[in-house]
Amino acid sequence: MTATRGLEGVIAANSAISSIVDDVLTYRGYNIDDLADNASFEEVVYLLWNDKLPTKSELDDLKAKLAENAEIPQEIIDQMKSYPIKEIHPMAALRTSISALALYDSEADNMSDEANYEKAIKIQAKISTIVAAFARIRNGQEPVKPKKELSYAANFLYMLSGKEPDEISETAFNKALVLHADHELNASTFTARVCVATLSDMYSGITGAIGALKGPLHGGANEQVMKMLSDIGELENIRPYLDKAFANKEKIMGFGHRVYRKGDPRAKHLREMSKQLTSITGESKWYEMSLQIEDIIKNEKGLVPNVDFYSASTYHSLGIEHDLFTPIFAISRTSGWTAHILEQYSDNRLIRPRAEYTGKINQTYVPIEKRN
Ligand SMILES: CC(=O)SCCNC(=O)CCNC(=O)[C@H](O)C(C)(C)COP(=O)(O)OP(=O)(O)OC[C@H]1O[C@@H](n2cnc3c(N)ncnc32)[C@H](O)[C@@H]1OP(=O)(O)O
Ligand SMILES: O=C([O-])CC(=O)C(=O)O
Repeated sequence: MTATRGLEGVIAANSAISSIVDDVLTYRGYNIDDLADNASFEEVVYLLWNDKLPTKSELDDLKAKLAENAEIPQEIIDQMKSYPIKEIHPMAALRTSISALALYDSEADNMSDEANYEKAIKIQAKISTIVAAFARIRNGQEPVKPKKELSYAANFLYMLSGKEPDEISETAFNKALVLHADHELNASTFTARVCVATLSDMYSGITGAIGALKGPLHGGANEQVMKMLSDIGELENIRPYLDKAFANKEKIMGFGHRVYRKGDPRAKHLREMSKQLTSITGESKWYEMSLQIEDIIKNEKGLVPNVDFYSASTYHSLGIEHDLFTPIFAISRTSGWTAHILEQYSDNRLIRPRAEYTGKINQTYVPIEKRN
């Protein structure tokens, strides 16, 4: 047996949820371009969970259930207030709060199909409320209760700022949620599947997935992209900044991908949104800088942007604090994580690969007083 570093190219599961073939991404057979241009996030959630687009009444029913379940227990809010709020990253807070949510769900360990589907609804409904509540509490504001009549996208922006978003912001945010919803066997989804394949509960799987998404090689890259843009500051600083990064062999956040070669099909939608939104806010420089960076990295390193690159300037233009970018990714990806968890449960086998042992052999125990 030989190990493949990072499991590159290894097929580790059968899945009928999303596919990446020749740089084309589909959810349940629907091209991401089609969904990004036409679908609401709620429709995509339904699609991922049910393997079909909803009828009008099925969609209304899902929207009603998401709205009914959007409030979070007061205990979760009180607990957040007790976190060392100024020092912690919102992804750490989210990881803890999602785990804590299980304590207030009497069905957390009910493993029936119905109970697990209901849990997917509950977690999807509550995760955006948790992220928004944390963001407000750390800024000394009271959480805003969800509004039932708003779309999922509009409701999150409303809970964050206390103001209902304009149509352009709602449409852009909805599209961002659609684009991030699922992505085959990425690191966080794999984490979720490994966790629940022990027949552990859905909250454990999502908690683990949030931990995996947090890292800068995965979902954490979007926040790092905005840090890079802010550090560069102006167009004329791009060249010296990148020269230094190249000389130090630093990774440029938001570029490269394990699976895509020619390009990430989600990036063009986010590029377009970044262009539109930065021009509305009068801060086109973030888009112009991103374009120039893309050009240089492509020509000199042969790398193209992934989903995280243009989502940074897109979210910035929506007035979202930079360390909330990855929690927003988690909000969207919860739809994919839960779909994969349901799929894993439906045909479960423990995931337990082997390691090739590379350590010492034939060691003899030495009593402690004789060791040096
Ligand atoms: C939602 C998502 O998770 S999308 C990915 C988000 N992550 C990032 O944007 C972080 C930056 N990108 C990366 O670190 C990588 O491209 C990853 C993690 C996405 C993919 O990693 P892997 O498939 O393991 O590729 P690996 O890191 O081995 O890179 C292959 C080569 O390309 C180089 N490379 C890859 N990405 C980058 C980058 N962003 N900047 C500079 N060089 C890079 C590596 O240094 C390596 O070069 P070498 O062969 O000379 O050592
Ligand atoms: O698939 C991956 O490795 C990372 C990614 O783009 C995602 O999770 O959206």
